[in-house]
Amino acid sequence: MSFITRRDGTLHFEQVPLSEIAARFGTPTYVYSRAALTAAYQAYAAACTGRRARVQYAMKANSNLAVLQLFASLGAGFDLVSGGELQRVIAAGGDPRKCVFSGVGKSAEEMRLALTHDVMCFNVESIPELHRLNDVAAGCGRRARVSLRVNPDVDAKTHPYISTGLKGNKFGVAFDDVLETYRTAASLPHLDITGIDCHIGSQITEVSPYLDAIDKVLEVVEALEAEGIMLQHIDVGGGLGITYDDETPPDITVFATTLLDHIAARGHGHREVLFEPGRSLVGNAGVLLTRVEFLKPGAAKNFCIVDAAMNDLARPAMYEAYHGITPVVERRDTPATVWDVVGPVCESGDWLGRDRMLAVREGDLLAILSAGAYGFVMSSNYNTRPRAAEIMVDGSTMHEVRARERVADLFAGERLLTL
Ligand SMILES: Cc1ncc(COP(=O)(O)O)c(C=O)c1O
Ligand SMILES: N[C@@H](CCCC[NH3+])C(=O)O
Repeated sequence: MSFITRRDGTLHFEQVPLSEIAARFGTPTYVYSRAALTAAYQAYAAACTGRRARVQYAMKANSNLAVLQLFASLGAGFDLVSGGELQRVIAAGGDPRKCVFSGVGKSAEEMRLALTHDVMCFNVESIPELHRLNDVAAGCGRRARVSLRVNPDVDAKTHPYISTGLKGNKFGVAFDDVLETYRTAASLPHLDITGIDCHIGSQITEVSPYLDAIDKVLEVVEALEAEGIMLQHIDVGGGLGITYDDETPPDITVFATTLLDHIAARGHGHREVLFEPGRSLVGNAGVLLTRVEFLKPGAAKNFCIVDAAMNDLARPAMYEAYHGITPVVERRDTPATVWDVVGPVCESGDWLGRDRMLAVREGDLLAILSAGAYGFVMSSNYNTRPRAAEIMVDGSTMHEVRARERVADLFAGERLLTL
């Protein structure tokens, strides 16, 4: 992570000391590096160069408008899962015609919005969804381009909560029903079949589950072709993992090249391949900056209570996820001790790191690492806590890409009764 360096004991993001960001914008604050975001995108782009392949950034991972604007300027399309996400793409200057619309529960209103903006494709996940989309397209006097999301029943070998390609998951059309579902799609007058899609899970650190899933998808493509249903694109989904702790996921370019080579070797190199990465584009490009409120040593546990909490970063509470935690300014005047780093929220599940060896004192700043993906976007206002600010560092410049919420914003839409 060359964009994060320690100079004279202080952690820097590109050229900016994190302590300066805290002094100017307060804490808790998410900080992203433009250079790191760009490098991750370019790593995918390098594999796609000279091939029929493109990147649809899965914007659920981090949908800040400036992040979307940056990826759009680099040429990305987007993978959306709501009408709200489409409106974000438009607000950020992205092109809806480069978007695929995923998700198991698209409303008629969301479909209408996406059709009006001519999204590239709907990734459809069930027969009732095909019928609804056909009806909505008819009502708008349009045709909808569709791809079916196949559930290939492949074990992605990741956390059960973020595995999506197994029989028991709600996602995709069951493998055994896929051909019949394509036949239904082909019979509906306002749909055009353009592709096939699969997404087997998230934080995947091996290539083999992808190759297994692709083999099953290509089996479907070939069977459809034999019936005269031709597909132009294969969407291999997202899910590539990052290093939070000691994971060793494949390098992005190697990963994407391996998948493209595999598809070409199976005789499908003429089809366009779509990648839908989220975490691997943004996860290691961001940190959550927080300040120590109190140290509370005890007989059973030592608690380091910080001003960020589970409402700011839900991943540890939700998945027992590990995030590295490091002091922003190194201390030599305090011995390192083992601490549980916890937030102020009234839940025992409100922890950010357990059993961390830290030399820390009240008032110190800590950086919670690898927080660029599924960080701010999953934050909430639980305990009436305003959501954090977001800062994009670009060289030696700090851009406030989202101002910290104010408490008054949180209840602005609420109304008192007339008693
Ligand atoms: C359909 C789809 N595509 C892409 C992604 C992005 O996944 P990741 O952030 O793991 O790359 C997700 C989220 O898991 C998803 O549901
Ligand atoms: N939110 C999850 C990943 C889910 C991906 C979306 N399907 C995480 O924080 O790791």
